[in-house]
Amino acid sequence: MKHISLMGATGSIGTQTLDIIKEHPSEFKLVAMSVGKNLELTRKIIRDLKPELVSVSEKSAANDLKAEFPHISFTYGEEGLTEVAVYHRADILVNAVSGSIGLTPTLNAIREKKTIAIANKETLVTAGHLVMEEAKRNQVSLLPVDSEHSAIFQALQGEKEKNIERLILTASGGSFRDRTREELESVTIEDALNHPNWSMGAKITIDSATMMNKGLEVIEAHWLFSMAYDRIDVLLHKESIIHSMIEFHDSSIIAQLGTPDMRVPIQYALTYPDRLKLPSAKRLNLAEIGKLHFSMMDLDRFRCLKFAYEAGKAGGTMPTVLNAANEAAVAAFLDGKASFLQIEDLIERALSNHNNISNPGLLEIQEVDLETRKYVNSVL
Ligand SMILES: NC(=O)C1=CN([C@@H]2O[C@H](COP(=O)(O)OP(=O)(O)OC[C@H]3O[C@@H](n4cnc5c(N)ncnc54)[C@H](OP(=O)(O)O)[C@@H]3O)[C@@H](O)[C@H]2O)C=CC1
Ligand SMILES: CC(=O)[C@@H](O)[C@H](O)COP(=O)(O)O
Ligand SMILES: [Mn+2]
Repeated sequence: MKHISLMGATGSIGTQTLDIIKEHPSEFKLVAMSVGKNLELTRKIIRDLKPELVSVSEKSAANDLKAEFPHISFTYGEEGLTEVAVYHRADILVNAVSGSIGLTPTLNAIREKKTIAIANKETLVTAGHLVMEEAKRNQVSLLPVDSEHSAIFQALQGEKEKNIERLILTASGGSFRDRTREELESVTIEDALNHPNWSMGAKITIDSATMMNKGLEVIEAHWLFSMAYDRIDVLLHKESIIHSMIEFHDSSIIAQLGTPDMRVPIQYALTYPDRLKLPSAKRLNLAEIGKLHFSMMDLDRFRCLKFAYEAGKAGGTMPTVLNAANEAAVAAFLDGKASFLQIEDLIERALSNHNNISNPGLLEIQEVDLETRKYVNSVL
């Protein structure tokens, strides 16, 4: 029986993690979870799975819930996230919160030697060097949940990292893959939220439409697999059936395939190095699909991907700025305060406004993150 603490339990990855826990009650037990503001779903999860510790965003919500569920411990705010991350009865932390708010709890969980199943890519983008150093120092495993990184991790089993020629991340192209840049001038929030293959949270769905999601994933792959940026390629593959590939020195390519279903990589991270059945997953029928499509990525069409390669290669605090500017710009778009194309303009301005700091510590990262958000909001 593995005991799980889950950050972001009410979100897309969070609820699918709960599905896996419910599907295998003799394998997994939810002991702690964090949520944000969705209290209705929180109440339902508490009734279904009876976690011992729950963190919510607001103090008043924690007090209300305590009155309803007196046998459960409640906490709140950013400290609450860390309390969930380091909960003493948990073996594995599933980090499925959205945004760089996941960084401090992740570092604390690593120090407490928790195995981390990481979906929260912003944490690795904003401070990948700190997370990887801390994981190495504490001999803690970071198990990828993001579908592309899980695919690479699965394809790597039994192989040696030294034999990798390059990583090939696949990209669906997102909601606007068939539109010209001119057509992007008038797109709406609803259009952008309509991802062709995946049902995900709002922020990552917008990232997928701007191609920033793939940019964040390139940086995530750099850290998870210690791979130089010029050996990480992105390939447009609109069906999202091949989740990513590794090309080895001898020219052989190993890919991982499956229907687009995040429960598969989530479950793999929870069962690694073993596997369990997942009867509710739709099996891949390639004969039914018939054809798969691939094309080169156009970095002028998808400027956010170019910014991410540049920020990743520059290192220091540039990826922190990239991530924070993107979080602020996407929030403004979802709030109706910025247009779709303004997202990339705001990120470009924040990057060129920043004086890079090399090898930043946690305090410098946090300061740059905050300053960048303020800068984007002041430009808006
Ligand atoms: N969805 C997917 O298929 C994939 C997601 N990912 C990554 O996984 C992470 C989660 O994505 P996804 O599940 O889609 O996101 P969602 O927006 O669906 O869920 C986010 C979760 O985090 C909580 N949350 C948000 N902000 C805060 C905050 N300030 N304090 C505390 N809790 C907060 C939300 O709580 P509440 O709703 O209660 O307010 C919710 O539980 C992201 O980093 C994303 O990039 C990676 C691959 C695939
Ligand atoms: C499911 C998942 O891992 C997402 O990150 C997905 O990759 C989004 O798809 P695209 O960014 O390729 O559109
Ligand atoms: Mn992904």
